[in-house]
Amino acid sequence: MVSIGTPLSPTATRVLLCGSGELGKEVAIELQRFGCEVIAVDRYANAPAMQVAHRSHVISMLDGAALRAVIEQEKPHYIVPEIEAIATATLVELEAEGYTVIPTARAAQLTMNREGIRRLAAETLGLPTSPYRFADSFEDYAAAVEALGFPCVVKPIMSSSGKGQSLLRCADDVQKAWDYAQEGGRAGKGRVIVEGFIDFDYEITLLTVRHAGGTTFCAPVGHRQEKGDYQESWQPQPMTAEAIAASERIALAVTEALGGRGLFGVELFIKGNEVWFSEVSPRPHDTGLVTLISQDLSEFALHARAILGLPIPAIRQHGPAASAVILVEGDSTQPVFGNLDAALSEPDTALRLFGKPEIKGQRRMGVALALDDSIEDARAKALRAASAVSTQR
Ligand SMILES: Nc1ncnc2c1ncn2[C@@H]1O[C@H](COP(=O)(O)OP(=O)(O)OP(=O)(O)O)[C@@H](O)[C@H]1O
Ligand SMILES: NCC(=O)N[C@@H]1O[C@H](COP(=O)([O-])[O-])[C@@H](O)[C@H]1O
Ligand SMILES: [Mg+2]
Repeated sequence: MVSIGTPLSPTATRVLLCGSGELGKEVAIELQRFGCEVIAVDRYANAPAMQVAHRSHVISMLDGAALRAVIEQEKPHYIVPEIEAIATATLVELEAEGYTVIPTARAAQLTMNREGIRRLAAETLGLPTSPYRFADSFEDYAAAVEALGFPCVVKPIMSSSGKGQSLLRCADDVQKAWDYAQEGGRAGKGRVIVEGFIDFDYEITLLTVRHAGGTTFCAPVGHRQEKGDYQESWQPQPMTAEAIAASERIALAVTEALGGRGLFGVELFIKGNEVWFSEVSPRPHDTGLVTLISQDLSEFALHARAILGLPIPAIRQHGPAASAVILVEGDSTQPVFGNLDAALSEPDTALRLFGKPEIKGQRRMGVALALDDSIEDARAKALRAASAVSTQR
């Protein structure tokens, strides 16, 4: 029997988000709708989820002592990682002391480091992945590139949204890809993964939710990435019955191995009926923002239900849907988004502006969403809405 108390009272169900970006903001809203007490944590003030939480803390989440201090002060019933830059060893300790980490502290730890999840998937579970090697020095890296051949992809073992990632096409790319990987890693210089390039037909995120009643898959989300960062996503991605069955088998194996309750974004590459595992987020996925318009229960609502132990008897998909990101380039602490009336002038469109307090360089500041009669039309409509938004920096 699941029960939820009164926020800001001794009976409150307290949920602490480690990371407060756009994905956490939607999770916070879903938890608020159930009357949970939401505490948002991130490395900077006024992060998106902080703006819709009961209270917030600004700390370096990579600092284990600082993270422990906040958690011991707040005593959350659920600790919900939202980003990959967290002192996950501290989460493992806190879990052993009786705290609940979503989905599990081990899942957060294994997926924070590309080596952990890649070795689990390829070596322990025997799932198909790109060929790969790890390297700590330029010499080992150059040898890895030599062994895997061109084209190949290099990534810092700790990074996300394509930061520090390069596609190497020829020997001329080797040095600059190394230099970029050394700059782009979240926890500074160090180890990289070199992956053989998979020449896929398309890639998907299979949103998979482990909840009190079992495991449920959403319709596959197709997406387009540029330099490792998502630009557009759509649902449902058309797939053969064989490819969808293979995708669900892989997603089931990975999410069972990680355990716990929550929503996972399983990233897969597909060519014909062949499927490769790429990586997995043990939390809502950026490409899954499309579910804000494409499903009755978005990936964020599903995460909230799974966390709280509530049932998910069905997920209703509303037909062809798409999302397109609003990326802004510049330097500002007070950007203004204009032309919004035009952006929302077509039927079956929606917009999220994340409210991020600063732009330095390029940053994802919002997303446009659309429904239409076909994937092509939905994508075109979402792109029209996103590009209609003007920004004054
Ligand atoms: N081995 C590969 N072969 C072909 N394409 C790849 C390979 N690795 C990565 N990519 C491309 O780069 C994209 C980003 O890679 P990946 O998901 O590993 O990066 P990331 O930094 O973890 O991104 P995010 O945090 O947004 O998931 C993939 O979605 C895919 O389009
Ligand atoms: N691919 C991972 C991803 O999309 N993560 C999302 O982006 C935020 C960081 O944004 P920022 O870099 O603009 O602060 C994270 O907090 C999370 O919501
Ligand atoms: Mg990815």
